[in-house]
Amino acid sequence: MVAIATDLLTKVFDDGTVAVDRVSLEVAPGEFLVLLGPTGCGKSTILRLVAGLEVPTSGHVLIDGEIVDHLPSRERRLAMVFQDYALYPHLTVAQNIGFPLRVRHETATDVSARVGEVADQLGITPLLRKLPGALSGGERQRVAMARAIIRRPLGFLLDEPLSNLDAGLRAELRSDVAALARRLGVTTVYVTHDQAEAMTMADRVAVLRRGVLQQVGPPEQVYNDPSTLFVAAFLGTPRTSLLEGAVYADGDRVVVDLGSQVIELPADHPVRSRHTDRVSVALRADALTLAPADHAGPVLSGTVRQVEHLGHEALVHVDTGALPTSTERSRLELPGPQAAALMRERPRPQAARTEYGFYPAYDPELPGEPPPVGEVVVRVPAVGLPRRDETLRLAVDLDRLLLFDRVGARIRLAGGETRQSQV
Ligand SMILES: Nc1ncnc2c1ncn2[C@@H]1O[C@H](COP(=O)(O)OP(=O)(O)OP(=O)(O)O)[C@@H](O)[C@H]1O
Repeated sequence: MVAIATDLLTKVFDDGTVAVDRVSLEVAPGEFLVLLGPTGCGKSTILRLVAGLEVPTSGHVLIDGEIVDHLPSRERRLAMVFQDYALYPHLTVAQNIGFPLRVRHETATDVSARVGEVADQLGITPLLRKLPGALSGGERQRVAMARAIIRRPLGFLLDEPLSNLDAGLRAELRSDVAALARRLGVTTVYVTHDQAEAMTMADRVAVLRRGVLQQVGPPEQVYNDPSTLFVAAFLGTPRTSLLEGAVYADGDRVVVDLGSQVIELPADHPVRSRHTDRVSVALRADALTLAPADHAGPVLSGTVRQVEHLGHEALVHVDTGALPTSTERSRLELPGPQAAALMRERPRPQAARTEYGFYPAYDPELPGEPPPVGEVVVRVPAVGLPRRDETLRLAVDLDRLLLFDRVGARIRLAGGETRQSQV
């Protein structure tokens, strides 16, 4: 088992695209690390740099603490599996699996013994005489894994290996692939844009955006305690709701002012030190519940726009009258001075809709667009569902109310942090 690491790894392509921007990551021996992010964020490029298929513009790749920048791909002893599997169509499954050994001129007996061994490990012995064309997607995927492990690699680099499969099979193979990597004890870097895949498979998840590493941690930590607005927005099903707000602290009141309404916070809430700060509020469905009539804590109210039936429960989309925050406004991936300049450029609040006068109206940023809808989503049991246009009061779980500053960095509240980490 080896550790795989990158140190300030950067890749700028000839056309000027900064695909990977100073990424430093450490994957412990035997660890299953998932690189997660939207399309084009640089996941595959990082994998290719680690594999030695691309040359870094700057920074290093390390295997077991040794810089391997000078080593050609084949000497890094890392096995890569791509989403298209790249099986040779005219070779049988057995020949495909044994191929990496045959090119190293190992004897036919050795190759055959080892093919039998890995086919057994992956439960594909009955397929050995078939051609890839006669296999299902899941079977092809297993053959590709078998071919990857036959050389006893020190690490696995898997690039969306399940993306060509249907949803049911993906879910099944997810656990197979993770279990296989763990059984073999092979250090694995797994690339996906699918948050469910990342959450179920990973020991740790590394979230990337535009080539910049946003956060690394165990799945539940990254989900519950996101460092950036982008991470909060990217992880969450249904989609995390993002609203514009401003903090107002007045005597014994502390509120987050959303313009259309305020979220009342306890008077001693640590955010009171942020008086007048503009914030982005991230609310996942699990932060909200239907408020009982006698509910005394913080609430959001709004009008039902849509009810999505999911069988045992429903998702209710509620228009709060607030303004949505776009993750595009999270500028954290920009270097410091640029982010600061953007903050200065952003318009001051123009109009006050509440008595507090700090309503962040960004209308100048939205010329000609229809008014955006500040929607939140709440899960409700499938009985007695609310109707469209009905007004709902939603209880806000303060432990799950996530606040971000103007550049999208999490506002970590002294004293409030314990609340977050208990979630
Ligand atoms: N050879 C290349 N020349 C120029 N730009 C490239 C090249 N390869 C990738 N890019 C760009 O680098 C960025 C990162 O690409 P990369 O393939 O690593 O993203 P990704 O996160 O793996 O995306 P996906 O999930 O769609 O595979 C993208 O903007 C892409 O267009």
